[in-house]
Amino acid sequence: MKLLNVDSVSGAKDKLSHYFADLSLDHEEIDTCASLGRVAAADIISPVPLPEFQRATVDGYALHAKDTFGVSDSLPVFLELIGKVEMGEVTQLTVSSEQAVYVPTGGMIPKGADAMVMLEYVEQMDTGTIAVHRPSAPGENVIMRGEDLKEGTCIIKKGRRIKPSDIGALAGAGIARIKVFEKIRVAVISTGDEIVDPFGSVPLGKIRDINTYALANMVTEAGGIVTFKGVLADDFQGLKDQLLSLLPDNHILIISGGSSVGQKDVTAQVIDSLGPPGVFVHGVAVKPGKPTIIGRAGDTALFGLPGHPVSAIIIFKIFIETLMNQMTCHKGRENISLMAIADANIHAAPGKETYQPVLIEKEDGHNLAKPIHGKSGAISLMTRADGYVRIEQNKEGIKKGEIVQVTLL
Ligand SMILES: Nc1nc2c(c(=O)[nH]1)N[C@H]1C(S)=C(S)[C@@H](COP(=O)(O)OP(=O)(O)OC[C@H]3O[C@@H](n4cnc5c(N)ncnc54)[C@H](O)[C@@H]3O)O[C@H]1N2
Ligand code: MOO
Repeated sequence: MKLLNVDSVSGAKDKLSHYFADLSLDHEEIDTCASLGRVAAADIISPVPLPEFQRATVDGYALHAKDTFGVSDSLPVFLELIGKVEMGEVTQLTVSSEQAVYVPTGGMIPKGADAMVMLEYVEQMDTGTIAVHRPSAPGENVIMRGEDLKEGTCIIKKGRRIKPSDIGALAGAGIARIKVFEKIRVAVISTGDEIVDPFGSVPLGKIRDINTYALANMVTEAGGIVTFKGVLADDFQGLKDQLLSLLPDNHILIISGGSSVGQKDVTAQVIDSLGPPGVFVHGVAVKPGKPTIIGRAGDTALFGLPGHPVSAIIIFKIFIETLMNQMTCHKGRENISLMAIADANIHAAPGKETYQPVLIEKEDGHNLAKPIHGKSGAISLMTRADGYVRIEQNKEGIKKGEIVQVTLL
């Protein structure tokens, strides 16, 4: 019977990787400057060493470290000052033993020198002589050519979502364009005779559309592009026609509502009517979100999410974001979690993997996870939540005081 034989979350995730293993994305080359949030489609190799020449990391004097061994305030070494390095200029100077050259922070280390001593530890005796009061070790206060990054080594790994600091590193290596995965194209549809445009006047009995707006923005946040947003009635043919027109141009179609087994719940039948393999998950042992549907038609993944907004949002996180990460070889590091102390008992739904929204509060330097209770139709649950706690299927629940892992939303 429908919805009685449900998959576990891990079983459904296994099916997800199996059924969508061959879904691939095209690559495109874009300007590095416009790559924030995109996912690298191949390892990016640095064509140059970083830094490209040996540089000082302090203001001071380049010298031979061994000339300073054993020196102190009472027993300084006197070195011949043979010149200075200008910022951004190549130096032709060569430092021999018992000589020194002034170098500003970031300046080029002249040939022969193997260390920098900070100017605080140096006394200028006259224009051609300095006294050094501190010993320095070879390599001290110097960054070697290629120490940051060797030429030909990987600067950004395939599957990494590009962050601002990555764009800085790519600029530092002179890489103007990079290969990224094309954006995942996603259509978001809400179904239900009662669902209406949220921003107009709403007759009693109708419901303002929440899911389209929440889910479309989750797609954007996960790095996808929303190609279509719309509300459809609970009508088999209308939904089928719409999905057929969206199939060719989308990687993922999300349909919220109508996922259960009521008389008007047509999502599963419509997905099955689009072509093989059709629906391969209908029902997951998860709370919230039990009536979840996952299917495939041609090269498009289809998700039927429960209409209750909290369920739709949690199921997006569990399955759709997982697929989007799988398609871009991305490890999903955005799912940052933190450890917290449960501030109250958290009940688990028997036989289901439970996702409990929580609020994080700091107390005496500890993170407290405060469960936010409410029905899965209550969107305000999510507007108060900082994250959620996952309770495994066979665990009875969480006791107040237990350490829990909170996935941040
Ligand atoms: N006999 C059973 N009935 C139900 C079961 C079950 O296992 N057996 N599961 C329940 C659970 S759990 C959920 S969750 C819901 C999911 O049902 P549907 O996916 O068919 O969703 P709808 O009935 O269309 O809507 C549920 C609820 O959410 C509101 N909704 C729908 N779309 C939106 C939207 N875009 N924005 C705001 N609100 C939306 C809708 O008006 C309903 O109130 O099934 C249970 N039933
Ligand atoms: O799965 Mo329903 O989402 O529990 O309300």
